[in-house]
Amino acid sequence: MSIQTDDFAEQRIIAATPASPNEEAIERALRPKQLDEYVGQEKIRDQLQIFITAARQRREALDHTLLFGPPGLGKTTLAHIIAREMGVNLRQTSGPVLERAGDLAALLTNLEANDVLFIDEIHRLSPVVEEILYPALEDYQIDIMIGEGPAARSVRLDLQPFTLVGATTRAGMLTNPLRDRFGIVARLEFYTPQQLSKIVTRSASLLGAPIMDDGAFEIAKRSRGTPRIANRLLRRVRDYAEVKGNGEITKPMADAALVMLDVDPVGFDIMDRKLLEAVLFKFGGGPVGLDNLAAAIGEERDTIEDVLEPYLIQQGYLQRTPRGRIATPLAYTHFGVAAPRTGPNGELWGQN
Ligand SMILES: Nc1ncnc2c1ncn2[C@@H]1O[C@H](COP(=O)(O)OP(=O)(O)OP(=O)(O)O)[C@@H](O)[C@H]1O
Ligand SMILES: [Mg+2]
Repeated sequence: MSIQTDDFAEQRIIAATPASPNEEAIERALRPKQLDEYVGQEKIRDQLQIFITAARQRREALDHTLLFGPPGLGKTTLAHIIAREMGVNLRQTSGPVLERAGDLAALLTNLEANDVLFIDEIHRLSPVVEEILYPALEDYQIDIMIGEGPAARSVRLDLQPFTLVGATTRAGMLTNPLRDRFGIVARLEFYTPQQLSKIVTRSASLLGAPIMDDGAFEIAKRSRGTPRIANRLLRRVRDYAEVKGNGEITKPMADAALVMLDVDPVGFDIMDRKLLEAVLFKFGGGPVGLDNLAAAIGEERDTIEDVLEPYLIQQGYLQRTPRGRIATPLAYTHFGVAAPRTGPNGELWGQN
């Protein structure tokens, strides 16, 4: 079977980005609508609960809010929940879509008092659009140019108070002036298997799929800490259980389905393994620079940084150092290989 590597990232069963418009529709259906249905991220939830209640009591707009974290952890979901809990409309757009200053001006001038403007991929705003955004965020005003050439003049427009909710997988790529304008900054964390188990159970009940606790937990454990992946694996396991069994999702059913899907016991798929294997066996455990790694596994730098690496780092299989990526003893163990006695910096890794 030959699958082109570029396409493969899209097809990964555990890719963290939605695979198709159809999947997006399913995601919308599974999306929690209120803060108390939103599983995990307790700190963010507790804070938002307070800030939203306070803003509502004062009949003010919520402070501008930045949500950041790896794909599929619930940023879009949270943006919708914020608008709903505030009792306001949500207008949605994304950084790359807003090409001209006028695009943003049109959106801003149509907002009603305290509405939420959700800008996804906010790190990809063009500089001219960002320029318009600053005074809008600070003083609820924008300056727009009318006419061209010598007759052009700038007109100041007042806006309704509003909340910008920005989402990004890359907080580091935001300009400082933009980042400074967010009063609330929330960093989403990977979910624990227990939290994902709750999400899987909830989704199964929405899909009308019978599931045992240990079946849900098996899926949860192998979902890379990511609700989007958990929901996707659930749907595939449900198919399997319906065809190979009586439809009930048990632990053995989940396990068999996930083996078939090439998702290993810790939730790594073929791309994760390819990356770790490259670091371990092609680059002697590292350090290896991002470009070399990208070339070795035929993957984009961005995909490695945004999608593949964060989970491997969080789980302690990979480390990011100034000299490049290095594999940890855990990575060696995962592939059944003895780790060297010393790490790449001469540090003692002990007897292995
Ligand atoms: N805390 C949560 N509780 C329950 N379900 C969740 C939670 N977070 C996310 N989900 C589910 O995971 C799916 C993906 O979430 P969402 O689209 O909000 O991710 P995202 O962070 O916006 O991803 P991207 O970076 O790709 O835009 C949603 O359909 C939702 O059902
Ligand atoms: Mg999103």
